[in-house]
Amino acid sequence: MEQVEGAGKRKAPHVLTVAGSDSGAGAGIQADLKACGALGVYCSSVITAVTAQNTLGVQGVHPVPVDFVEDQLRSVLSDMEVDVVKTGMLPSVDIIKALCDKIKEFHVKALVVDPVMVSTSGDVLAAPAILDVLREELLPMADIVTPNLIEASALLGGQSLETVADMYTAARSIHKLGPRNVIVKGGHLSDSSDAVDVFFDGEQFLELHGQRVKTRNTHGTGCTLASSIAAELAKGSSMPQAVKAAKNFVENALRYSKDIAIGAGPQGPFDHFFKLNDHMDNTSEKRRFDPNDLFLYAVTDSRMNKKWGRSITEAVKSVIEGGATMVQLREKEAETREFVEAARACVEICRPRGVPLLINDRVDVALACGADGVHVGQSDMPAHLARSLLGPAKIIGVSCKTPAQAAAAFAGGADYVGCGGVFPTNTKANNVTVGLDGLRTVCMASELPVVAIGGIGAGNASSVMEIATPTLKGVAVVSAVFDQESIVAETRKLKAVLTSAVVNSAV
Ligand SMILES: Cc1ncc(COP(=O)(O)OP(=O)(O)O)c(N)n1
Ligand SMILES: Cc1ncsc1CCOP(=O)(O)O
Ligand SMILES: [Mg+2]
Repeated sequence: MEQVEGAGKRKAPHVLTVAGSDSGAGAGIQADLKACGALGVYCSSVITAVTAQNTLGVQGVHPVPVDFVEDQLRSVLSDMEVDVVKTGMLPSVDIIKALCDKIKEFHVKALVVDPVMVSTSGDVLAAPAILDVLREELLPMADIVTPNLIEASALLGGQSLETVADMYTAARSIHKLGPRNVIVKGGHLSDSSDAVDVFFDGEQFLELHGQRVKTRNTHGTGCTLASSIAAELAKGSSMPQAVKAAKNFVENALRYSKDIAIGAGPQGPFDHFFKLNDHMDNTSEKRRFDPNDLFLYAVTDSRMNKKWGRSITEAVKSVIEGGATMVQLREKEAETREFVEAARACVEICRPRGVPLLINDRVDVALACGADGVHVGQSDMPAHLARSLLGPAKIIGVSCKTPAQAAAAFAGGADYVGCGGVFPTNTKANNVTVGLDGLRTVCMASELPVVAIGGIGAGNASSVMEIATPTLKGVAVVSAVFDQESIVAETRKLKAVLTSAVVNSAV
């Protein structure tokens, strides 16, 4: 934010949205307000029409009289130092003309035009009669126009657009109408897993690829993309930066909201405040970490998976089928991108099965894939920093060999301690063993629940559990479950040993 006159005053980046109200709040003005809010930008609103709509479609449209649209525009633009104007539903020629006049009268840094014509439900929101004035008056003033394939086709007189090559042609043709930049959105293109948009600045094309999120909750994506571009421009981004950030924001919001259930119709809204809500989950009634989940904690190893010819997802599925209560991805050799993709796939496996998934060492990967937390060692990121990056809801485990380390983990906001190597292991090089005595010492001193690790399997798990201090909650294992022909069978065997050890120490 820029400093403005007077000590301590800052100018807030400001987007004005000129669009229709969606009573269901998935699209239109409501989507724009939410997107800008989520991106840290102030958003004022001029309402051009009031619509009655929900997840089934549009039940009614009530345009606001042009004089009153003008009044709203004047009120905001004359007083509030708008940086960027973003337009959505503009239901009449007169409203478009009034808007053009006001933009000429009051200076703004940029104009983002989302040429809304038909809702995602297929309902008409602006008559074809607006096309001429849109093309001739508004688009030449625009810094960017953001049509989807249907809108691009309408702007080009009904030209059919079916391929990415067509999108290039359309972007070039629309650019000739006068906007400085064009992004043709390929959302309607096909069922491919890639969501491709084509950006053109008059000289260069940019293909923007994203992952198509499979969800019914896509109502308002067009409005959100355009208002997010406006928000990023208001914050000072360049156009390509703004477009990329906006696409990223929409994709993340869709991914976060894909299972939200609102309304009975075919198209639901999504949650623009996913970042905020991710943190709010932490403070909700739900318990975020159950120490009993440490009971049979399976830690993956890519070399073992390679040796046995399995993918990480197959290994994770099998270990959960065998009864693992928590999973950690410990992929020391994976490249970041490969790790994030594998971790996302594992989140999809673990979450519906109610098994927490943690990432070894990599706080960034945990954030990127939406894992339940991280496990860090004494030479990894300190717990307090991991906590400040991950927020209160995520699970953080810390490796500790001594009571002092366990006390520091507690002070740093960790949730559990991983203590070991208890026994010698081939899985981790140069790991000093603490033995059962060292484990007992840490367990006695620790304020946090403890999981034992290192050289543990069905043959010696009882001796570990027999320590029987209240803080010892289970064992973490790698080779005992993953360096095995049958992950399911070996996990079941270990679980049976652990269960009877607990039962025996209780009697
Ligand atoms: C449950 C659990 N405990 C300890 C470790 C070891 O973590 P760290 O000390 O960071 O060593 P690396 O696993 O990173 O080699 C663990 N991964 N899990
Ligand atoms: C990651 C780690 N940290 C301490 S020992 C160890 C390896 C445990 O592997 P295994 O269960 O195969 O002995
Ligand atoms: Mg580590």
